[in-house]
Amino acid sequence: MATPTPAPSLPAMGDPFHLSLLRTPRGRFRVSLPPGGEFLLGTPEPLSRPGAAGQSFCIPITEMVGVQLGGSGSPPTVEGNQFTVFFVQREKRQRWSLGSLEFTVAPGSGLAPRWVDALQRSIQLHGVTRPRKLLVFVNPVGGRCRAGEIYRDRVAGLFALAGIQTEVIETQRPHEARELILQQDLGDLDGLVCVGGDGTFNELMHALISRTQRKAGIPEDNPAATLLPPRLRIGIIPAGSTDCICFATVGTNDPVTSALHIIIGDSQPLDVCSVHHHERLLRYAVSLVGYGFYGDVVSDSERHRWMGPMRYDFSGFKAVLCNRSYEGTVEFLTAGGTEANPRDQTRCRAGCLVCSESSHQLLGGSEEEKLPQQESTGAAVSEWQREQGRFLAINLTCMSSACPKSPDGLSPSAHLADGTADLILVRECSALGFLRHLSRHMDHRDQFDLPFVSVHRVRALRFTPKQLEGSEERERPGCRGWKGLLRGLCWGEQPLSSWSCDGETLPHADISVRVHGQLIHLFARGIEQKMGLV
Ligand SMILES: Nc1ncnc2c1ncn2[C@@H]1O[C@H](COP(=O)(O)OP(=O)(O)OP(=O)(O)O)[C@@H](O)[C@H]1O
Repeated sequence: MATPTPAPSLPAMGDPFHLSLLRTPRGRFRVSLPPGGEFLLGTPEPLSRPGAAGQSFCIPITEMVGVQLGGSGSPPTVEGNQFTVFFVQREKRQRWSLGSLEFTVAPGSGLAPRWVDALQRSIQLHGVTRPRKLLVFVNPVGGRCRAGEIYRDRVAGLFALAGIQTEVIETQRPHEARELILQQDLGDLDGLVCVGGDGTFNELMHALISRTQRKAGIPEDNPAATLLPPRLRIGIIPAGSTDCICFATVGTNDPVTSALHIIIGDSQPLDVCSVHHHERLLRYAVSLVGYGFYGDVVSDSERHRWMGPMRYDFSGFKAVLCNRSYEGTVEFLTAGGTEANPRDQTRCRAGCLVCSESSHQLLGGSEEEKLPQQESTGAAVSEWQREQGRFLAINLTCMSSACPKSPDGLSPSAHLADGTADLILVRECSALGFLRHLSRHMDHRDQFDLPFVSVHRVRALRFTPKQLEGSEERERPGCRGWKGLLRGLCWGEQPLSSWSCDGETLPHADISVRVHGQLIHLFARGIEQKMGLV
């Protein structure tokens, strides 16, 4: 039997070394690492700074990025009587930056290396979820084609400072990351990092989930299969066009903030949708699975990649003018068993109670097993419902799908990890009506409070376009006048839209979707509530 590695021990209480008088650029401080080693505390030395009380500092060890001998420069100035602590510093609007504090010890005291050693041991002790080795995929063509530069200039140095070992792969073509993840030995890794947009993240996530199922012998093509969560977490360094998944899980699209969440080992569970066409898995998705408007926008925007992120505005504008709707049948399994609903005005934030309560339920078995229990407790029961007709948009999202243009997102009260998704049905309406719905995504008004919009919290979805129901009925004849002209300019008549799935277009219109609660984990913690002073 292997002997367990002893946990790094902390110095005994009363060790004078953990209470030192140290000089910093802000003055002299009584600096201590109290027993337990969870915080580095500093109180101004009263004799040296009269009236300086209140400028104390407290750095949680869990938010310490690293500690090094010498000054804060890179490479550090090797001063035997100096050491520097690097930590997470909160800025405005969910942004984090790298803070640093230089300490100078009394010359000849030998205290600097001892402080460095003690702090590093504390980081090790309290940072068990921190990654030590990461595989980083950089997509050089995502967004404004700046992923390589972003990683090199803003992230690589932070990982090095935190002592994280990295292997960096710049992808040369689509699906390269997928192939590597499926084939390579990932045994010694703690996580994957995606430097790119939602499409790159989706590719990594899909490959990681597939790899886990293949190894466990779970048939992914079976829509009813219970999937196994991968061991590795995924970090997202935003470098795409919209970066909605990063924004909705961190609250900002900033490479440094994301890198710091990775370094301190944050962990955020995420629900994942599996999308099947009959008995074949097409894709996994965490953000938008959309048919109609968003499906058309994404597939059209692919033809205009040269425009960069502007392509979405261009294709969106066209799609609004065309005002196309598509006929079909939507069937959905309502969430049941939960008080929360898409219009309850709550927001999923770090430490969300709805998500943590759901994690107990999610551990409790399959939907079928849970139904009788829900009935006995009087909670709403999951049931299949059906809506038929012409839809301008069918949107399913496992998260708010917020992005900088729509900070509340497609479904502002959606939860990241409650085992459900929000289904938004926009029925055929005028272009003006649809514009009203769209504009409400940007001005905090209720986008669901319109007669042609409905929203449901669901666990599964099926969609069958009218054309694939074997009906003889044809697409309505083209409209005359300016409407018909616009339609001609846009795409001509097309009976089917396509589904877009985390920004990638799917090849089939009749699909089934199932939500898998907390199937993956990100290096994130959800959006933090505004922090008050303690
Ligand atoms: N070297 C490459 N050449 C071409 N395509 C690539 C390459 N590397 C990766 N890809 C593909 O590029 C696609 C799009 O990338 P990504 O989604 O990251 O950027 P984006 O579309 O600009 O951002 P977003 O999805 O946030 O709007 C991904 O599906 C990925 O498979």
